[in-house]
Amino acid sequence: MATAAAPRRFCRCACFCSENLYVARYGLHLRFRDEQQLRQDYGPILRSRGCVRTEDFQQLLAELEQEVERRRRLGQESAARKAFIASSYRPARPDIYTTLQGAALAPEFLAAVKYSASPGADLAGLLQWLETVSEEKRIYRVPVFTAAFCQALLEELEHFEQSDMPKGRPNTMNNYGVLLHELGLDEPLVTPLRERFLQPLMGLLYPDCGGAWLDSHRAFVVKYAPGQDRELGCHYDNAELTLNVALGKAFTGGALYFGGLFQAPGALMQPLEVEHVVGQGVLHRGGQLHGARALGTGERWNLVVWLRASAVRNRLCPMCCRKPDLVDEAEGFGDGFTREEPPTVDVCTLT
Ligand SMILES: O=C(O)CCC(=O)C(=O)O
Ligand SMILES: [Fe+2]
Repeated sequence: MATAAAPRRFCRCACFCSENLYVARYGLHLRFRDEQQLRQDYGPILRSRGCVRTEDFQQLLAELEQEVERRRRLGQESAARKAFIASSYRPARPDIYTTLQGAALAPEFLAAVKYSASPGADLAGLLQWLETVSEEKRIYRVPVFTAAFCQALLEELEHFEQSDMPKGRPNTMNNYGVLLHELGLDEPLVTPLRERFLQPLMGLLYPDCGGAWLDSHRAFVVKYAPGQDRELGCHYDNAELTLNVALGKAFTGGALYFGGLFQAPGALMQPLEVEHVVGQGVLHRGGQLHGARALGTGERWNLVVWLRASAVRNRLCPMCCRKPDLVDEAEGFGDGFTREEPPTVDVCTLT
């Protein structure tokens, strides 16, 4: 009798609970172990950014301790939210939850994917089908979804937002938005998008970043609106590659800006501004420093898919830049690490 293969186990790196803790009011990502280490590593820069009084420091300390605790519980709490939503939430647009079909995708995107999967396809040929935003930074743009699909997805996301369902934050920098796996959209939407459509494209665009070896993702929608989040601080993603699609609504401002790779000296000199175009996706390397300018008017909703290749990240965690210290995740994709021996991929180099 045939037995079903056990689902793959994914892991996080232990650094998730001690590194890259974002403190918006000081515009800093901090490493945190204890009070003494915090004072030692960041005392002067914190003072220069306004953390001057004893109360300021004590407040920061309490916030960091709370954030570490939140991160420790995150996997379990997210799984609980997902289960609750699956049993209690009634979608406004059930059509979004059926397996992704080509009809939801922009013809330009389908053509680029079709070319990428054809025999003899190469990078030069693929670039005929995409807009090159920056050759040097390897940033590209392509329409991804049809206008009708963007509209339907927005309707669903807004309906969820207005519901009384429990909601997780996309990350420490975005306080509004939705985690797609909690909503049950990984299986019908994001996994097929990654496996059937993005992988052939990314394999040609970024072979050195694991583009052909993508095996997990983290997908979320970020929302910017007056009185809510308006801008996004400079960061790099916990991903080998990122797709960022502007879903709508109507807005001004909010452009992306890109510096160099985060390991490079002077990485934020002369950033490149990239305007969002509704319906279109921007493709970039996760390690490329970037952020989003302040929203002017309107509301901006963007789908961000962090694409991960365990073959690359198992060797070096992009967040702590060390060999990952693996912690098993009970379910889901964790942070995309696995305990398997990775195949050989020539990994990203500084360019
Ligand atoms: O559009 C946004 O605000 C998110 C941008 C971002 O961080 C990304 O593309 O990775
Ligand atoms: Fe990002």
